[in-house]
Amino acid sequence: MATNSTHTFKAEITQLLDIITNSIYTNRDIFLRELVSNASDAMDKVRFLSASGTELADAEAELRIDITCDKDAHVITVADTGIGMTSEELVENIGTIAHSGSATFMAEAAKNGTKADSIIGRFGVGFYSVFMVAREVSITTRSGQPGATPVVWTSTGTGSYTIAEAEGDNPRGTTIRITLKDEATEFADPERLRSIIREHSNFVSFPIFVDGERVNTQPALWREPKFQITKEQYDDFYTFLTYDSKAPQDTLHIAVDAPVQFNALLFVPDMTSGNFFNDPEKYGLDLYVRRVLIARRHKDLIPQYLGFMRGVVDTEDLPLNISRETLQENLLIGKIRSTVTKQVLARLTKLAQDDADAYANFWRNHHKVFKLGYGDYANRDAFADLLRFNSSADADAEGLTSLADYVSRMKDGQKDIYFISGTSREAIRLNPHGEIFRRKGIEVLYLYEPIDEFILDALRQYKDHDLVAAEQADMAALDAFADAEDTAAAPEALGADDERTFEDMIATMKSILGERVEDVRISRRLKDSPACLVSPDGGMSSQMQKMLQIMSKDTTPPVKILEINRDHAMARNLLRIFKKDRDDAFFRSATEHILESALLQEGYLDDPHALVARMNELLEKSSGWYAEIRHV
Ligand SMILES: Nc1ncnc2c1ncn2[C@@H]1O[C@H](COP(=O)(O)OP(=O)(O)OP(=O)(O)O)[C@@H](O)[C@H]1O
Repeated sequence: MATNSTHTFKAEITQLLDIITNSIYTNRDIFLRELVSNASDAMDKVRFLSASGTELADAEAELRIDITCDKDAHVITVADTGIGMTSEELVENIGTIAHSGSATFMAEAAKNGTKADSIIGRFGVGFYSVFMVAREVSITTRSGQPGATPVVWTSTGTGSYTIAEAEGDNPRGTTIRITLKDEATEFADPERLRSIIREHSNFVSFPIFVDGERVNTQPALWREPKFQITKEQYDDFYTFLTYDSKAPQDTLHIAVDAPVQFNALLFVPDMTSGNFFNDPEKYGLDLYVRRVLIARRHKDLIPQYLGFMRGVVDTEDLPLNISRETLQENLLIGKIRSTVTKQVLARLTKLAQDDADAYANFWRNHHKVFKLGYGDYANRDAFADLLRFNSSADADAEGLTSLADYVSRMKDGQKDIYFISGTSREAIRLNPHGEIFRRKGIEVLYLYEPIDEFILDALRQYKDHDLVAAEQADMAALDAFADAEDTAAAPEALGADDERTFEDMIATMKSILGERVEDVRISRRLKDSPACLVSPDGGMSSQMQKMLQIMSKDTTPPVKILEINRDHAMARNLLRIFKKDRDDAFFRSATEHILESALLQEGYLDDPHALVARMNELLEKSSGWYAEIRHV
């Protein structure tokens, strides 16, 4: 690459710089955290490459960060002995915006407009955050590749930057020289810089010096004996790791010797602060081998459903020179992952037993991710015990019930655990399939999220109890329970003749509806509703069927069994009409209407025109009858 060249920033960087330079900040300190973390990453790369035998320039150089400040000139420098950059890498790394934080940051900033300054602290926008305080920045850097030419990058953060060959014999590494803006000269103060480092960068694993004085003192906390560590140290380390200003909800520090040796320090973030940013796709734990960072957010160390956990794993059992690509196939990683999984589940189980409120808080924070665990067959029992649902036994939609709670409240002789899906508690209460359970006083779990049915379908059983959709419950088994509700209002039973005619009426309804129904039959489950649809025996629940239909983009209504409530006033009136004239037009029209209403209720009615036309016609007639009765 030609030296002494001027380049313009890519459009998205100009946009990012605009946001950074034009916001008013409450927390400019974090620019130093970003520079120190880049320096530390650059030295991690050196440690990693030299461990794997790569030849590097200045192989003997001590890995350290040196910060100096010149109070009078308003200049700060941050120097590291890391991997450095070639001029191509400078353009590539500092000129483009490939890294994680900034893209998300910009999306959030665009959403939140002027509140950019409050999210800047949460994300960190890498190197560019230096322009919160800098009037001008120069990066003098020499790559670790033997024989690389040292280069200088300079910019005022407005539109362009220049790259030139550096003068003098620069050692490997990078020095960033910041000329402070007038309103940021307060940072040219060694005490201020020390206190920022203690707050944000105390756990960096390389020594940091400010004007020659060592500042960070924390060891690799996860390697220390538990009893020596205070809660404050744990919380500080968590903040260092996540940038979350709120303490974690739980901390798990483990030391394992078999089947694989590792230490892990793991945290459950408390997301209620709103400060915690979690990208569900970017989960994982940081992997160290003998205190050397091998990979950040390594996904193979933890299953996705525990992906809300943050933390580090450090093992002695892997070779330091393991390549990042072959990590995936490594058996030891698999063993660490299964041990970590078991330990986290055991910890959550203990939390649920010891402190229901704290567990409820965990559940509200992380249930969306946690529910993905239904495919973890090896830990199915622990997973099932940690699930929570809302239930008919809860006072409101906020209540949480475990499967064990449900079982403890089962009626004598009740074998199955029942559930109903719906978008809300109100919607579920209007579902006709719930009526018999209310009447019998049998508890039903309320499933509000589509994934819930997949979970229960995958589990099939809890202890010895089948998990059964309410609509597929065995009616004979339910009938065996006495009614809990007052049934005094039940209408008179039909006489033998009427019973027979009712059977005929049902058969006629079946012939009117033809192939749109599998069958029409008298319901044993309904009390308040006139009719409902039921899946034929062995079929899947209607919610599951609907989800599969959505996935396959199929909109044909399913062919189901239509159940009629023989005790409902509407059925009794239809019987009167049917007795008088089996071909009555109103009866035929009502039959159509009953099916369409039931389909509508289940969310299957694609074309409501016929239903609306029929309703209008009926209203026209009934308003006439009503007016006559009222003598108006
Ligand atoms: N001191 C340094 N030594 C060597 N390379 C550096 C240094 N500082 C920055 N870089 C390079 O520039 C890239 C961009 O840095 P920047 O801080 O903008 O983002 P990042 O560190 O990759 O991402 P994030 O801030 O999300 O961790 C780094 O990935 C690294 O390759």
